[in-house]
Amino acid sequence: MVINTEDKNEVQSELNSETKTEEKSESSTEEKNETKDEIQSEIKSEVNGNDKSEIVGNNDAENKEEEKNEDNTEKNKKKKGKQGPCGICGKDAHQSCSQCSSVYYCSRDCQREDWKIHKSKCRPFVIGKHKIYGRHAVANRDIAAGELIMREKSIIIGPRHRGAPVCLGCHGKPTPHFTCSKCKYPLCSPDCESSRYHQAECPYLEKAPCPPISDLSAASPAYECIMPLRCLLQNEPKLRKQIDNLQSHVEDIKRSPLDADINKNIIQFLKERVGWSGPEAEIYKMAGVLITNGMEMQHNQNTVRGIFPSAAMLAHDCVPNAKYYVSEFTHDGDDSDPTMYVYATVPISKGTSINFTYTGTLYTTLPRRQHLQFTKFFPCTCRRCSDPTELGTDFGTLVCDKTDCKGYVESCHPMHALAPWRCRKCHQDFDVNKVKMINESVFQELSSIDRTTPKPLEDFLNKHQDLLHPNHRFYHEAKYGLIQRYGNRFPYNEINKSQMENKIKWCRELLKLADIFSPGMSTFRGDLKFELHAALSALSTHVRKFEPTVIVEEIESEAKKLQESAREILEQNPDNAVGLFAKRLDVLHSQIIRI
Ligand SMILES: C[S@@+](CC[C@H](N)C(=O)[O-])C[C@H]1O[C@@H](n2cnc3c(N)ncnc32)[C@H](O)[C@@H]1O
Repeated sequence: MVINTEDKNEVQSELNSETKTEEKSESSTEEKNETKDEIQSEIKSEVNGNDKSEIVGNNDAENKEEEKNEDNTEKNKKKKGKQGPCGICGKDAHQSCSQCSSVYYCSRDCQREDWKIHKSKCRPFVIGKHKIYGRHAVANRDIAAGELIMREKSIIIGPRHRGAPVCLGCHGKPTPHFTCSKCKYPLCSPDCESSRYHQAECPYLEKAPCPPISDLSAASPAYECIMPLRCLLQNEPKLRKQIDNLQSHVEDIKRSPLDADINKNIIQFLKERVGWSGPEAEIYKMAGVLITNGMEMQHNQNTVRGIFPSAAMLAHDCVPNAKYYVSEFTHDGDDSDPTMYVYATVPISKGTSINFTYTGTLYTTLPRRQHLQFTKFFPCTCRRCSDPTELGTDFGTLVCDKTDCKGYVESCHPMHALAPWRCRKCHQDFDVNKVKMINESVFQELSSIDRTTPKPLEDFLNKHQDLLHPNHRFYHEAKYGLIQRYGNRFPYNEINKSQMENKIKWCRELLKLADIFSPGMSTFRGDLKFELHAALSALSTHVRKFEPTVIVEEIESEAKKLQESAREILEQNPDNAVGLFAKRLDVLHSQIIRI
């Protein structure tokens, strides 16, 4: 699950998570999650046993939670449901833990006695085995939209596979002035030489010291071996078992274009230069575990990669029902390992697979499936991927080039990468390579647009009508680029009324799209709601000043509601809860008072 959280300004880059992602009309948060999966009968209660992960809501208000569980257990008693042996004394018991339903108690006393042990295993999901996804997290009770599903610390972090240099001590930005006195890898300060992250690997890296790196912002192959080496050196038995237990896709990697790079910069480097004497298969396994399960995140103002073994059990879906945040800052004061929070974005009913997206929510089907196949080695078969219209959005639909036709062109079989595309009106077929060429050329054009002024992106919206459906991804991408820039790089006191109105219109359009691709309490919806509220606030201020007879109360009331709704979503990110949301509001107000 390498989910790119790097560039919040590019639509493709998150809208997963989040950057990990949402927009449906207000009512959509209540939307029922329809993607109930068929689950094979074998449901194992636990795969990872990650000590570091905690059940939702149990840590801070432990006693409160205990009381709540007890109350619910009392309710369960009345229901007379299933029964089983009491988890403490073995007597027949009719009450189960209200959070996870996986353990029975005959009395409050027994539940209380078990809580200290059970709390670390108590979660609203179990690990099941799916005939397509393999192991995956399955809700073991109904989960409400917005509920925290899990919180866990990474068990390993370090540089990205093909990233720029990071300090091997704290993972911040290294400086040209400090390198480790032994292995010569860049650090940010001499203190980092003895950091707990770097200590074990340094004697190995010393055998093949890092060559001087002139450009600390460019990707360097010298970093590709670091994370596999850190995994190999993990000798704390529980953590090592968790790593070994993860899927690695080694055979797929060996057949993939990634193999040449892995062979050279990881396998051969560790064996021949660093002198790693363990079996080659073990190195491959670690490289594969990292590719299959590694998650990218911001840490110490850098992008790094880490493994969260419980979150690694979440399957992918192109319309996810959960999101995650990795807090960049330490909130619980214990250590500097990043913490991941996984939240339900929509109601998830018992028995449903809990999933997030491993790719860009705003990629179209061809690149989305290609990306998943290339990086995670599976062909996605979700309902969005199997629908040529992408759930009625026409997000990847093109326009027929036959004279006077102007019909819309979609794939005949979206799950076959080589299938032809066909015009709905004249039924002419298009070779998929032609489709790819059109996409590639418009993509290149859009990517290279100068974004330092609004005009080039605004102009793009009036181009290519003869090629792209009006709801095509590229138009949404350009609109999202402008949404993010109006009120930021181009402050509200410097844009005109019609630009504010356009931002409002595009926010509403994107919210409709997000209702479909990223519904509920996704970060994408939270961001769009914030931007819509900001543009409405700017517009009402503008109107009050220049057209004082016009009534703006309705606009202001909508803006207020949107702000609260955005806050509810975005403050789930612990980094926002410590004040980033408030800072965003401050920036907005500082612009509005200058209108
Ligand atoms: C991070 S792992 C998830 C856990 C994994 N299923 C296991 O058994 O360890 C990612 C891998 O799960 C599988 N997977 C996840 N979501 C999938 C999906 N929607 N369709 C098919 N395979 C999926 C793929 O093999 C993918 O490379």
